[in-house]
Amino acid sequence: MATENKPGDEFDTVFGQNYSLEPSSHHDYETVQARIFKIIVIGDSNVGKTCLTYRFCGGTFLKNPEATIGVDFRERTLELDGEAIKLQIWDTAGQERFRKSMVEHYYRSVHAVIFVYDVTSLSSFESIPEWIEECSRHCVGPLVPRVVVGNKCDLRDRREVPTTAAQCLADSYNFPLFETSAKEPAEKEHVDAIFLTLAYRLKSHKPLRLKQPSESNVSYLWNQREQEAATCQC
Ligand SMILES: Nc1nc2c(ncn2[C@@H]2O[C@H](COP(=O)(O)OP(=O)(O)OP(=O)(O)O)[C@@H](O)[C@H]2O)c(=O)[nH]1
Ligand SMILES: [Mg+2]
Repeated sequence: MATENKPGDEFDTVFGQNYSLEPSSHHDYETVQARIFKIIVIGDSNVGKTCLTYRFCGGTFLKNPEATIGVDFRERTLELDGEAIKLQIWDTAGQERFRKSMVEHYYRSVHAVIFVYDVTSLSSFESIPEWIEECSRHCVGPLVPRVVVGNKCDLRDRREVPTTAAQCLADSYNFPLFETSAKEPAEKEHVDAIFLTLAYRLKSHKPLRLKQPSESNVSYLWNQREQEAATCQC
């Protein structure tokens, strides 16, 4: 896979995963106390799920991605209002043959879901209700934040899905809609905004600090009842 990343960029690839070095300037990374949230990215094959997640975690557009097999993991640690929040992004496969054995794993203990379609592919948009239905079938609770994302907005002449239709669909589920492009550099902050919106929503679920181990990897644990309400019960 060719990428725009160069040696010395702030993201290293370790075993195929991207690790953000943030927050780096004023924290010892080893001792950062981060709550971890699992976000899954779902949608038809070729809509740009891998490119969107790579843009968010790696900062660049991933050239020549291959179809995802099973799932790729990426993560990025953010500092929101002084708190370290680690987003663990599950970039799932759109092709049925590459995903069927993994579906149960995708939805288990998920904290947020991103449904992606391609604005130049009406069929990928028409699949969104099926993806939402699959998510519901896996008992993802009503408190789990979900957003709909129309990708590839840079291909203006090839658009097949009008914003009005997409907004109508998103409104019918009461999910926020984002239209963006993983490719267009000017959209980088807009891509970040999608994940930040979810991160702030998740952060607002207040954790209960159950214990503070003596060693450095202090963990924040969810209030058990909140976690049960906010994640899959299967
Ligand atoms: N023009 C344009 N092309 C994009 C954009 N995002 C992704 N692509 C292209 O769309 C194709 C598919 O991108 P992927 O990110 O691999 O799609 P995917 O949804 O992960 O596909 P699966 O892994 O098979 O589910 C690639 O050729 C990308 O270069 C975008 O915002 N604009
Ligand atoms: Mg992919």
